[in-house]
Amino acid sequence: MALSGAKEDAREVRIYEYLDELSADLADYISELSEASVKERGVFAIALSGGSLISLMRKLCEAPYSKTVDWAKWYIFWVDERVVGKNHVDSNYKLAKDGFLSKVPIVPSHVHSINDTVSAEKAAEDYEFVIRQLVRTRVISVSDISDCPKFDLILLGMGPDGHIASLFPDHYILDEKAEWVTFITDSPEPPPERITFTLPVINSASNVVVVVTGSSKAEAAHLAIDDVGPECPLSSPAKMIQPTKGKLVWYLDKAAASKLEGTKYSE
Ligand SMILES: O=C1O[C@H](COP(=O)(O)O)[C@@H](O)[C@H](O)[C@H]1O
Repeated sequence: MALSGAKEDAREVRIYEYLDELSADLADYISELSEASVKERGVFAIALSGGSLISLMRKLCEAPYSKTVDWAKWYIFWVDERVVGKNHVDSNYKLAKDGFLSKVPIVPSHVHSINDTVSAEKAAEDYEFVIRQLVRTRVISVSDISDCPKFDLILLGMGPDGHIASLFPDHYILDEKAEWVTFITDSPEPPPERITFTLPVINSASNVVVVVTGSSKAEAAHLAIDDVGPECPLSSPAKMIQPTKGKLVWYLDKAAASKLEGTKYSE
């Protein structure tokens, strides 16, 4: 059984005892968002992260979603990517391809991976160019309060240090406001070279979902979700996810939610 609660600023936090249950509800929610977006705009522009998220999306590849989702209308992007070859074990593209994209009928030309043959700086520049073209043709919508792209859904994971995408605590790119896609060459976690959406782009999305599991992330989830004030020891990138107009939903398992204030899990 899941426990669901709306925090004071309309974020929603959904907590699950079992990963299978989390995965099933996540698939259901993504398919609902896809249906709504296809109905409204004719397309669904979704940006994926890497890490544990992909295996938690597994139920989307199964019935009924394998048949009911309008896969032909999906356009796939990456919120962040490691600057390695597409067949490299660290590639977020490879992870998504093996665990998700190869199992559903998404149109290959709708899959927008990064240019893996150039430097991190150039890959970020190229990726932003691709996104700008697709904003122009309205495959990706545009925010009505900034010039940022407005993805229909951005899916994030969170590391035990509170990092999301490749935005790490106390890193100067957290302050990046001008670029849509930026790069780092000094990631605290390997591989060092990565490209990432910036916070303004993440916060312009229509929907943001953060999926977090495991007790190693409980403290970071508490710092990101609860009102901790000056207790917060580091800048928490996850706490900076504050969609301007969009909806934010956290999907947590019981272990990741174990340090949340005022959230008592009940059967
Ligand atoms: O390095 C990364 O880490 C985060 C979190 O990964 P997880 O395995 O702890 O869920 C991931 O969301 C991001 O895309 C990835 O590049």
